[in-house]
Amino acid sequence: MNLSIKVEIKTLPGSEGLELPRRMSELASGYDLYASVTEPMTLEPGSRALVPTGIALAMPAGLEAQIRPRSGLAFKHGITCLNTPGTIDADYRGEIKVLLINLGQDPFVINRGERIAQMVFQTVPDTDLIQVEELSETVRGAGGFGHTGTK
Ligand SMILES: O=c1ccn([C@H]2C[C@H](O)[C@@H](COP(=O)(O)OP(=O)(O)OP(=O)(O)O)O2)c(=O)[nH]1
Ligand SMILES: [Mg+2]
Repeated sequence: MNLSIKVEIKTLPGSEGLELPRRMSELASGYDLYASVTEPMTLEPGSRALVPTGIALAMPAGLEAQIRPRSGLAFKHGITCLNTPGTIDADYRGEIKVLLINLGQDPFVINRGERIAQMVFQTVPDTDLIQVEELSETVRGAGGFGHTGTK
């Protein structure tokens, strides 16, 4: 598969000297996002913060970007995205920000230029909600929430 979609990116004031988001290996799904903080930011255990990335995007209709945690930060420090996956709408032109939360036991310092999360592009189909009186039947029906058991 060789599908390439152009996404416009703009760097914002305050992001001088930071790298553009990039994929760290040839086939990586996510573009790592860099913290565009001016001063180191300390996240105390249990606290959350909106971290600027210094970038804004314009992607074509039918695309969204998801902001996802980095597993290394989650595993080593308990740092994750509170609203994971964060949704970046195709019509959003503001700065992309990352809502981090510290679920670890120690304060975590976010330094300028640190890779704090990753951004994955996804297609979003064009859909219409059609209101009906009855839904089509399925074997599952309304069963859910563990309905099929654990084994
Ligand atoms: O992790 C995130 C999530 C969202 N956004 C930006 C882009 C997105 O398009 C916009 C709105 O996000 P969302 O729809 O999740 O938030 P909301 O609470 O529904 O706000 P709104 O009423 O503005 O849609 O905020 C981010 O920068 N980072
Ligand atoms: Mg919304």
